[in-house]
Amino acid sequence: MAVARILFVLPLPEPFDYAVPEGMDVRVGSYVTAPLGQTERLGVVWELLGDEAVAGRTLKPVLSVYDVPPIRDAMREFISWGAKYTVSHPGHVLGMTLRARGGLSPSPTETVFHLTGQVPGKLTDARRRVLDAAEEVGAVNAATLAAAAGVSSGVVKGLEKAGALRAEEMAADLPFALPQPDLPGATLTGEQAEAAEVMKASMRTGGFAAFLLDGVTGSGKTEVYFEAIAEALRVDPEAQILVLLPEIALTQAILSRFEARFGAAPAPWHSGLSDKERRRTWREAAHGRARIVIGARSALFLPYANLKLVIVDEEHDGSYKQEDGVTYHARDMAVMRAKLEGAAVVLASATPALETMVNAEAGRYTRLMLAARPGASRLPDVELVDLRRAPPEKNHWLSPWLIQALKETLAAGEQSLLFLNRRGYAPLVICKACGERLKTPGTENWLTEHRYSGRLVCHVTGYSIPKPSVCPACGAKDSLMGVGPGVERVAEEVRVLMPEARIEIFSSDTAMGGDATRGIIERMETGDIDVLIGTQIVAKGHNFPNLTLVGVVDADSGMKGGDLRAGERTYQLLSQVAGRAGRAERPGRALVQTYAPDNPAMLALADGDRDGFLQIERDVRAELGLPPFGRLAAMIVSAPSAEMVEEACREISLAAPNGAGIELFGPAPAPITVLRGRHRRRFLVKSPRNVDLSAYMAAWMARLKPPRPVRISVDIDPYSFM
Ligand SMILES: Nc1ncnc2c1ncn2[C@@H]1O[C@H](COP(=O)(O)OP(=O)(O)OP(=O)(O)O)[C@@H](O)[C@H]1O
Ligand SMILES: [Zn+2]
Repeated sequence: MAVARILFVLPLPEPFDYAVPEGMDVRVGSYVTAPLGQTERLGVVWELLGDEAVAGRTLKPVLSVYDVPPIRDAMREFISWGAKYTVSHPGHVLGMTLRARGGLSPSPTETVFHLTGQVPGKLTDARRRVLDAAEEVGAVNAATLAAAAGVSSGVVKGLEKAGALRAEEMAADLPFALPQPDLPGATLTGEQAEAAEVMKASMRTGGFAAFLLDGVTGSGKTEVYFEAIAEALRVDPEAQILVLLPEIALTQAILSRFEARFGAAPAPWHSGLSDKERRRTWREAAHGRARIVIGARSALFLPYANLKLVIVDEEHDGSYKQEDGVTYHARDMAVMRAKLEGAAVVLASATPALETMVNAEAGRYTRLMLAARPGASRLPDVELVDLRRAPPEKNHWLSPWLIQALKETLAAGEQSLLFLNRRGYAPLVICKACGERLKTPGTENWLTEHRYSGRLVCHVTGYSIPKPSVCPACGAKDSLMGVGPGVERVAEEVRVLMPEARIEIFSSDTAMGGDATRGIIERMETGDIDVLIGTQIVAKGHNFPNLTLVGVVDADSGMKGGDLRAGERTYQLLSQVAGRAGRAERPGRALVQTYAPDNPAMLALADGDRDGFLQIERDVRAELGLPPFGRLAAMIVSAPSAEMVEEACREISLAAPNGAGIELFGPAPAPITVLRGRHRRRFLVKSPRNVDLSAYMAAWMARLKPPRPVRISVDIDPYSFM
């Protein structure tokens, strides 16, 4: 009788041993259930030992095995490595790969209805509508068909009795259509073809390879990696390809582009999926039947059966960093996963992260360059608007130069985009009578005024109240005043300046849900919007041919807060936004409003000198020993009260191990000092590159026995800090 070491989806330090009953087909990597305590738990066989391992022990038996291909060795290694690297329990990381348990079982079936072609004797209006709907939507279940026809499901049943519809049992989750690599793609330009050829050659050779696809905005990076995907499928028709995108860029537009190129919609994976869609993608990926999966960062943890290529689009994007629970950076993890799977990985960006550039320069990634936009399209001219010299009027936010440009663009019948990364009307509300700044109770977070909904909202915690009519501090009436601009306020300003313009706001408040978003994108495409005012949701992935002016309302807003990547991130975001302009025949321009026109990030934007800017950033970080030239880790401590968290921090400080080259800072208040009622502090640890900082943090954690309400978590290579 063999022994299975089972890793459970629980925060346990190691696997447990179980007996494999005779005749049960259990392999390394099998998904199984086994008894743990009083319950039956899901786990994965991490190791199989021979009969001798039983050696007189009484072991509980494995209860059942799922009919899903076992997790591959590469994936098990990935989980183990990921747990070590992020200083988490392997069971916790395993749990991240099992976010759709319904996918472990075959698809449930449902009854669907087909037209028989027979016309029922009695053809009421309701019946006719159902038959018309069935013609249009095809074979679906009774509820869906009835909803499509706007009748009760009784009508559908009646038509079945009358012989006009025929019932059939079918899988509820259908497989994904197979992509066809040989449909025609774009005719590539010389430099595009060259870049594509290097990646295609690598697909033919097979094995691990890493590429940086470094191309200016609109240079055709997507078209180029399409060719790498097509080649992967030609070489191995069962190859699986993972395309990672920042969640915000996962729009219908990009899905449609995949569908147009490969004749089949890719399998999606993101936070907006229903349970049914989620289990379908999980199951099809695990069985190797979903060939192209396009998803947000967590798609990296799907159990692919035959992964050959991973694309990380917009690889510099900050949203690849997962900040909750197991903190990881999906770009770095994607490279590791590809290495373990023997697959190729392509990091694509117009503004690669400094880390990635350094890796490319060190020869760890092959750099492929796209310097130009294809055809007549060229990069927009970027001009800085020095707000010290051309300030807006009091309580206004647009400088005369930008207003002039907006009016010219409107007169030319072209579109403008105003970018301001602040939702709502005003980011701060103060009382004119007593000076009170309205905050979320128990925190230092300001409340943002939203006129659209009439509420004050905390963008950190989600706390929200209707806007009060009296000041909560002094009781003065009508004394509350919004300070500073949000997109709603800028829209108000533009409406007054250009009453004839058609203006819309594009932010997560106005475009919740796919329909509203699609509506705005369509109206931009059809020219029904003259001025679009948006948050970072507009920055990525959109192609609006008639958009020729981009105005950045407050280029300095992202520079505050002492974050080591603030300059880099500002540069990336603003060049991304500017890159929305002039994507078709008409040339575009971008006006960037700033009070700091001498800041290196602003100068580089104006000169289009990305590499010069990165060089400056690089020198600063090398000098200070910051990533990627040194390592950072954070330890975040939280507790229900400030006293308790401070007491815990004293103990934690004392327990910190000594290590060569290790520098310890803190405890300091975490960037979000109070979150969901918990007070937070953080330690920051810095080490030289050659130190295994994960191991150091794990050793430190192992010495800590905090009292129950205190929580401690580790963030390797943190991205947000004071
Ligand atoms: N060789 C080509 N022939 C015709 N059209 C092309 C070609 N290359 C790119 N395009 C078109 O140019 C536009 C920009 O291309 P694409 O979206 O691939 O660029 P990108 O570099 O991925 O852009 P971004 O930096 O905004 O992500 C798209 O509409 C695309 O279809
Ligand atoms: Zn007051």
